[in-house]
Amino acid sequence: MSDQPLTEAEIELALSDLPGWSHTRDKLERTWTFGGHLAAVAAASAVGWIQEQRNHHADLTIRYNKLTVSTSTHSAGNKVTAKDTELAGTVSALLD
Ligand SMILES: C[C@H](O)[C@H](O)[C@H]1CNC2=NC(N)=NC(=O)C2=N1
Repeated sequence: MSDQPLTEAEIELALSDLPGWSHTRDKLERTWTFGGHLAAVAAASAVGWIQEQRNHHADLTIRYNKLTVSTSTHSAGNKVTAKDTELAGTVSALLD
């Protein structure tokens, strides 16, 4: 998969297929809210397995019952690439 940064138009197009995700500060980001803390921790663990398979690792932040997934591509100068839009779609399919 390409490590080239996506253009703003390409990111907007990708976001139309990624409900709940936003593009802020050169990252794709989405927060999920769960029934409790352990559900958020379990979700983060599942996302971790997906990330290891891809060798592409979003930042995962847990705040009690919320999990925020925030992804950019370091090797593209911390910009959004197809690796991020693909990861976002896969994480959404898992957690929604
Ligand atoms: C060497 C290895 O391919 C890189 O460090 C991988 C690992 N995980 C990564 N994760 C993210 N989010 N961006 C990267 O550029 C990246 N690169």
